Amino acid sequence: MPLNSTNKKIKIEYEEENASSSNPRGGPVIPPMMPNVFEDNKDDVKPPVGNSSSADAESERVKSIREYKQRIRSSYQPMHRELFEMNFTGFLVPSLLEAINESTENGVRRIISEPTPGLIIFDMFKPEFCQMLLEEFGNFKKWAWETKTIIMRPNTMYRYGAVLADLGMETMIGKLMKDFILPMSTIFFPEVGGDTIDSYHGFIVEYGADTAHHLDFHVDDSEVTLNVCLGEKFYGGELFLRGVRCVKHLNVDSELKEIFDYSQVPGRAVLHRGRHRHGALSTTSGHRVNMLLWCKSSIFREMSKEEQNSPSWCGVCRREEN
Ligand SMILES: O=C(O)CCC(=O)C(=O)O
Ligand SMILES: [Fe+2]
Repeated sequence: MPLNSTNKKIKIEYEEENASSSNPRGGPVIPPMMPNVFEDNKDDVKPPVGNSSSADAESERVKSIREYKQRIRSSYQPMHRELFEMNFTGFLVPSLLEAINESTENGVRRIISEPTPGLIIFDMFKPEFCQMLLEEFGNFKKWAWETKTIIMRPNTMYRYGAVLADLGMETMIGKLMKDFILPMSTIFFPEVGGDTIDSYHGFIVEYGADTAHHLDFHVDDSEVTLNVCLGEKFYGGELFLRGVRCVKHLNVDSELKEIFDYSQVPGRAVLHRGRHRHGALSTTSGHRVNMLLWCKSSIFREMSKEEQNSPSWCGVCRREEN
């Protein structure tokens, strides 16, 4: 448990401006020896703003994103076409479907647990869905390898993963967000714009011996984050949480009651504020793959520009008020 991680300067994780062979029976879904198909680390490669070469680099980048998407659209053959349409009863566990259909706050509260304030946990995906998405990701990596395509990273901190919209899953994920995540974030996180979520960035991340082991301490570029473990078999990989902070207090140490480590379970989702500081401990063996949705509210962002000084949701501001 890296308590000392709270002493490190925290990173703010940004969406990459990407805008953008599996074996179903036995054996790992993601081939452990898959050659590297992910982008190189490109931290600090951005030229200074205002420099003429920065405009050139930007237009090169936009061009390569366009080509990347075009190449996927024209040549990627999905393995599970049924993943591209949201089939609620086929994908989601009955308890979640019932709670959302009931349309009451009590119904939703019955299926969640909140082991530490602001961490909402509930069962979400059926094992069949997790398996299909893992296989689709494996298939996508295989295609990238065969076509010599470099998979674009999902965010600035992490390169082992893929953006779900790039695979063609934006409609399915959009429906999931609107019908399931929005009702929940409306109940649990209205004070950070959880009730006005209007866009999302969805992606897959992968950890294991041949990829990354852990994810550094950070906050997300989101108002509310949904994080669902898809599998497979692994040890470690706990999500560590260290309190919610506004910009001013981002690096203020955690109190004991803000420290919580959550052991990830396939099919189970966690929902938390984007400003809830967190990271992932080392996946010490096996492979772990998670699906993330960074949910955003343009209204909340607009209003935050004239932000009141002490938002109620920041652990330090709340302490200072009392
Ligand atoms: O690996 C995890 O479970 C955490 C991922 C995460 O925090 C993120 O991608 O923002
Ligand atoms: Fe995160």
